Amino acid sequence: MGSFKVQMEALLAGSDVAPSQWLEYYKEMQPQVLKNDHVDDHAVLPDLIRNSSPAHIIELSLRYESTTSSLTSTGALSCLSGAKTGRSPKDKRVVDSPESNQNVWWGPVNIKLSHQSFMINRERAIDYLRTRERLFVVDAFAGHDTEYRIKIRIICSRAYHALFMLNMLIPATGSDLDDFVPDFVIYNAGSFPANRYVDGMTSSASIDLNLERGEAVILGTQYAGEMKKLVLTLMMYLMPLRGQLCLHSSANEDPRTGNTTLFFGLSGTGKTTLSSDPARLLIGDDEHVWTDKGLFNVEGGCYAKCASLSEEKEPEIFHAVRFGAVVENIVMHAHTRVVDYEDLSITENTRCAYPLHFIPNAKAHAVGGHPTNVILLTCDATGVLPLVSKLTREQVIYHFASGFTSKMAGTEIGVTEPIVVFSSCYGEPFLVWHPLKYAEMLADKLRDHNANAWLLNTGWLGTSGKRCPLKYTRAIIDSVHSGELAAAEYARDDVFGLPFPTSCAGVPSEILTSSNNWDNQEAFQTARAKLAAAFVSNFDKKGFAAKVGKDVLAQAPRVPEGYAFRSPVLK
Ligand SMILES: Nc1ncnc2c1ncn2[C@@H]1O[C@H](COP(=O)(O)OP(=O)(O)O)[C@@H](O)[C@H]1O
Ligand SMILES: C=C(OP(=O)(O)O)C(=O)O
Ligand SMILES: [Mn+2]
Repeated sequence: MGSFKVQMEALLAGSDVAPSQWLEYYKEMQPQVLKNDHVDDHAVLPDLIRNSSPAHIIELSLRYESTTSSLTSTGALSCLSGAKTGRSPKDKRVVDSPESNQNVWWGPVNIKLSHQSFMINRERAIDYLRTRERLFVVDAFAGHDTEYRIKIRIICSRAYHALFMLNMLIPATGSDLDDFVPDFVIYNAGSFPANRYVDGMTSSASIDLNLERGEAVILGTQYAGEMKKLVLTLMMYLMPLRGQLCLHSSANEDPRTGNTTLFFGLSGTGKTTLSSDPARLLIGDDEHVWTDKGLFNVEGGCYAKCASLSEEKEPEIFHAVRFGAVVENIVMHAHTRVVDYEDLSITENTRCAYPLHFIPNAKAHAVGGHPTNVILLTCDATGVLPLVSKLTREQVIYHFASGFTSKMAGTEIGVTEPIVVFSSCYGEPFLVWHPLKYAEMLADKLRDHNANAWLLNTGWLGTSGKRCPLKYTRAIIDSVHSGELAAAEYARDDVFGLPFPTSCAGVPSEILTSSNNWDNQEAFQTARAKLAAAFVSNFDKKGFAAKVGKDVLAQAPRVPEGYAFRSPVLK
């Protein structure tokens, strides 16, 4: 079997053998056989720093990336990601190969890239990496369940990217590291731009996923979140192939009963914030797989938003910003090095990445049973939806497929204020298969395991211009977990058909009815009708209306007269 050294030497000497074929090749061949004439025999190859300690990586970052890295007052490594401070979904490409062609949901989320352009970008990235003095290699697992885990290698030039991925995945150690042959390799040459003249490039950033070869290339963006979301996208592809459901969700567990809760939600809706709960064990904050056995976290760490982070409101996350953690694009005081979480002058998407065990009450083995509750998080910027509603299984599928929320400023390049968005499965940018494949799998899971389901609105309270205070959202979640909320009295929103409780411990009753949060009732009716019409139009436009069963379609909001869209379903 090819050792680490043989694999890396062959790669840096210009081998284009795909990781998926390494085992076969390395059994017999020597590195020189795999070389091409593209690399000078006398070239000095970079030092390889593999799965090193935080202390070592931080030291190298401070020494060699001194213009973009420093230490905070609590010892966290603070780094700048350069021009790109959020994901670049428009620059993401998926290689059009015989395998992917059958399976991928092509369109704006998965834009096709030719094999040829991929190989050009791959070679460009490797050439850049090869000419560095030192390279960082992270060999790690994605997935806490050993039956389903995937071996991932990240090769990167920036120290901070290595520490980030060591925090975000489950680093291989001991004999796992000695025998490590990756299933998937990410070449992160984010400090070097893509060549805009390569066919298929539309900017100097490119994030290219090749499912067949088991490789991804990053050029022209150093935002660390691209790497973790590539892993999510990979799992979104691989897990359904094995009959398992991958979700953009967080999860936690009741320490007494072992009951678990899944929180689905697009970026900024509260997955990370709400899953860190002192009363519960954290399983994970972003990427989970719901298998035949229960839940497992794909990741080994969390990537929290830092905007307005405070000890008072989010103590667990606040204290996770310490030695070993990486903060990205934050601003701190020049002398005291105290982070100013209110300073969003670099980006609104300031972040911190830390290993799971930095959160008190995190589960070391991040797996759990089938969920007792699933909570669909939506951040409704229109102020229309009830703060919380209890969903039937058909309603879950309708809302999961719709994925209504608001895109928050910062997380994606170009988004500067909340925009109404329908992001299927609350994670459309990370889907590989058609959204309804995930929705159907979810419907089966809910049927088999009978979880309670909720739609929790963490967005704006009516026209107040403010998001629902975190303490109320947390009180609602506590009531879900205590069982009290299910036993409350319910009213029904007559446009959305959503049953919502009229009282909840720790929450002023009046705000549970969304019309109460509006001074002008006519404006409320209009806003609600518009949102209802947008739901119907989205379902239709994406072709879901024609594909889902009548029971699911019946959960669509009832668009009041005068707001109906030109929809074949409504006619
Ligand atoms: N009611 C609320 N519920 C959840 N988060 C809220 C709420 N109000 C404000 N926030 C803020 O919104 C952000 C939610 O982000 P995060 O939990 O990282 O979302 P995600 O993990 O889904 O991307 C945090 O910065 C949090 O402080
Ligand atoms: C890292 C991200 O995830 P989230 O905001 O869901 O935490 C992202 O969307 O770039
Ligand atoms: Mn998150």
